[in-house]
Amino acid sequence: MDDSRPLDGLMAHCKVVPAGPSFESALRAPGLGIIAEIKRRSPSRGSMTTTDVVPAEVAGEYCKGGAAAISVLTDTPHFGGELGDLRDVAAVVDIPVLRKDFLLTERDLCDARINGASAALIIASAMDRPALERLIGFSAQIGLELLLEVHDPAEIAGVDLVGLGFHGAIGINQRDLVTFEVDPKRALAYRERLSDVFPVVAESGIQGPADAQVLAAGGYDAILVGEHLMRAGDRAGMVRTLRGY
Ligand SMILES: O=P(O)(O)OC[C@@H](O)[C@@H](O)c1c[nH]c2ccccc12
Repeated sequence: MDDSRPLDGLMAHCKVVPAGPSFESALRAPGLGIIAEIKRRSPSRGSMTTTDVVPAEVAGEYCKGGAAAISVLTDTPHFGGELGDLRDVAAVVDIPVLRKDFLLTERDLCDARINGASAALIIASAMDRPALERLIGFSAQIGLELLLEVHDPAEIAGVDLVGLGFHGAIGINQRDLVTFEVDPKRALAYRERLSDVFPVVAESGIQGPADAQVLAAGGYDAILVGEHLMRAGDRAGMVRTLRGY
């Protein structure tokens, strides 16, 4: 999309929007943090529900269950979400909200911040190293934290996160973004090669308390769960179950 909105105007807008609660701090709290995701459908798994999803309602259920943070898919073509979903959720919850999308530019990050996100997803393999470092530095400037997603820790080897002013968490995605295949052992296999400076998050394919237990014991601070929670009859209860594994 051609986006010619002046960046300085967007940055000025960011400055007047109060920052949300810290994503990084929420994930540092004792116990396994649950990042509960709101997603209508996905390219690999189709529709998650038979009824319409009202993001603010689902967010309320996740909060009731004690989620540490809420992830909102705002991508329309693949996931059926929109920026308005992020706004709706941020307006009704007092825990950090993550904007989940294929974000590539400074303007995308400003949109996340302006629409109520505490943090935004950045996928390391989606950009070259200079772009990645630039976006990390930029996020720090606008007071937006990041979930920095890798498929393999080598993708961020040598990136000076602290020096760039990074705040947020490192995520390992167990789902291959090209084949959509989930490798349920991936997070555990790579844990020791991930940072101990920032919270670490295991993402994708988590299907219940047994998975949560293994990931917590394997050194993860948090898990990001979409489909399993969206499909649960009692979403608050399922968040609670995952926390208590
Ligand atoms: O529904 P699952 O299997 O619990 O997975 C959630 C989450 O990991 C997935 O939505 C995701 C991980 N990384 C992404 C990048 C873009 C879009 C979506 C994603």
